[in-house]
Amino acid sequence: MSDENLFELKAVAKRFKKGKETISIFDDLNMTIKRGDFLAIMGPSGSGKTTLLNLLGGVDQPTGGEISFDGARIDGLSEGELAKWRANNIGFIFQFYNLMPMLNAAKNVELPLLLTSLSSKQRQQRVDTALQLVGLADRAKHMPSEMSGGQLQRVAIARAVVSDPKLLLCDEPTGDLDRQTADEILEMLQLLNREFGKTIIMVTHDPAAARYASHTLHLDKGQFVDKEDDDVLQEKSA
Ligand SMILES: Nc1ncnc2c1ncn2[C@@H]1O[C@H](COP(=O)(O)OP(=O)(O)OP(=O)(O)O)[C@@H](O)[C@H]1O
Repeated sequence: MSDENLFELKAVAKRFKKGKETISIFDDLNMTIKRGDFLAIMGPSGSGKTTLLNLLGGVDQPTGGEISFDGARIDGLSEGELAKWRANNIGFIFQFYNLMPMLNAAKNVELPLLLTSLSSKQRQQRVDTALQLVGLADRAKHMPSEMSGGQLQRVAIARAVVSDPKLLLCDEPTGDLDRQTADEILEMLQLLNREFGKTIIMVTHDPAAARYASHTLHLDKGQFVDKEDDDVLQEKSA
């Protein structure tokens, strides 16, 4: 595997069993994702975008094929190994923020650090830095119910970067926001990509959001398809 590739997917298959029926989402998916990339993934509803993000994030396992991250296979890791791998390498950002409603902003951001061996003081420093980065240092004690959608997403971004992961996986990160707030969030993601070297993979329905990425891949029925004007890096399956 080339050093510049963060992810390599070879002949990945994903099938779900529903009663006697087997639903095949991916049959033979091949792709590479370069280190430092900001990749948007678009495609119609049901095309497999979230399923792909779950496979990349080690939330779900492929039925067949290989997924390598940073040169090491992650398919076939046990649940415990995968949880550890996720905690060390991935920050997740969701459409509806997924914050804990009974914890203030700082406590939400601290959550991923509770799985580490950092001391309380070290955790506090990391949380302060992450909240500063997203411009919410003055809202540390605010509860989620006291914040706007844009602020909630910024807290979620602080939580995603607080453990300094290589990769950010974003599922419709601006789907719940107005255009101006969406643009602010996308500019923040771009900054994390360009200035902090985070590799970002973002699923979106919004072509305006995809324009913030370095390039876009289009999924359709479990396959990458060519669209004009795209800087396409996929290795299409036969
Ligand atoms: N756990 C599951 N069991 C059975 N089928 C599933 C499961 N998860 C996803 N699917 C099916 O896989 C297909 C792809 O789903 P996925 O959520 O990845 O699509 P998507 O492109 O993200 O769609 P959307 O844009 O609507 O979120 C859908 O047909 C869905 O019903």
